[in-house]
Amino acid sequence: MAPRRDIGTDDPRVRVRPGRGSRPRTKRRPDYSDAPRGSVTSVDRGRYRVITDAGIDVVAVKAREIPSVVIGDRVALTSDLSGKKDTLARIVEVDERKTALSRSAEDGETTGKQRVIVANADQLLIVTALADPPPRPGMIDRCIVAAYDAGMEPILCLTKSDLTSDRELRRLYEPLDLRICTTAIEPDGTVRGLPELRELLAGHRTVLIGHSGVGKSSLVNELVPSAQRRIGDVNVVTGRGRHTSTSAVAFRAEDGTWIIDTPGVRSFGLAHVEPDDILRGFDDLLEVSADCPRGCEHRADSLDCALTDYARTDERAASRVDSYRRLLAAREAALPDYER
Ligand SMILES: Nc1nc2c(ncn2[C@@H]2O[C@H](COP(=O)(O)OP(=O)(O)OP(=O)(O)O)[C@@H](O)[C@H]2O)c(=O)[nH]1
Ligand SMILES: [Zn+2]
Repeated sequence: MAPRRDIGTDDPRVRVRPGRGSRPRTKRRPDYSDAPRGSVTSVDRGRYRVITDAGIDVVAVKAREIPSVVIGDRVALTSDLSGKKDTLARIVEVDERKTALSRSAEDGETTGKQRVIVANADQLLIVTALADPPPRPGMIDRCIVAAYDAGMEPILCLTKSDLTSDRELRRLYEPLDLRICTTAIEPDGTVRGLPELRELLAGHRTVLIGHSGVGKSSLVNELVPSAQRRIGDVNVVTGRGRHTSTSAVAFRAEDGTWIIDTPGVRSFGLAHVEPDDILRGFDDLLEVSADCPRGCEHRADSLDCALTDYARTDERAASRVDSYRRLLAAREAALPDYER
């Protein structure tokens, strides 16, 4: 793997949250370092589902002093860990997050603020249909940036290749340091490309992101048969996908593989991302930008920006620079990313 893929704690992309150690401790604060631990799989109105490391599915509430718990968080538990009906465990500590995928705050929340939606996932599977609905390269690019910003590895999953060829999109994204898989549901219901996709996800914690209708639920159901996501429902009143909530849910498949679905997530918080941070999503441009003047903001009107010359070399280069600059603009506007 390229050195860029190293997302250990030395990597600047990993935003290490202040750990418990940096907080003032009261003398009476118990030590939970030996308490049983688990991973949060869903969050619903103050109730958290947690799979303990012993493999028991428990429902938990969180202790008042804990500020926030999201899907994927590693937590320490006390109280009842039997997992029996009507029993409650108690989340008493949250481990430092290795990665944090966040979205922009929406109406009713503080504008411009970030909300972490998934913790500790290491991959972002960007699910895009090749047709019906047509792909949106701008959205794919924003997802790539969000992944790098979160400290996650992006993977592009191109669905519905039975409808049209994946050649064009592969041509656009293959030069990037990005893995791509293509899938199609065959007339007999089997999914072409599934073994390759499984291989990419095996042993990882992967967040799936994609517009309504791209075939995300169909994939989740294949990957985790017990998930039983409903397929193809569109809300007739709003004309939008059936998903109205923004709550994600994690499914655990074999051997430590986690699939985290994010229904209704429409935007990533990119407002805090700097021009050079965004370049991480664009290997080719990162290299070219070495020739830029110091502090270059890489805009179309930036003096002597090397990207401008590069864009003139060929069509693909032009579209890469274009995508990158579109991202710069998208980051500045406060509109939800997915609406563009
Ligand atoms: N032709 C074709 N259709 C597909 C493929 N995958 C999914 N579909 C169809 O596309 C529609 C949407 O699929 P879903 O799996 O519900 O898509 P989704 O992304 O989960 O959409 P929401 O459920 O609205 O979030 C359904 O009618 C599927 O049968 C594919 O590979 N080829
Ligand atoms: Zn520049």
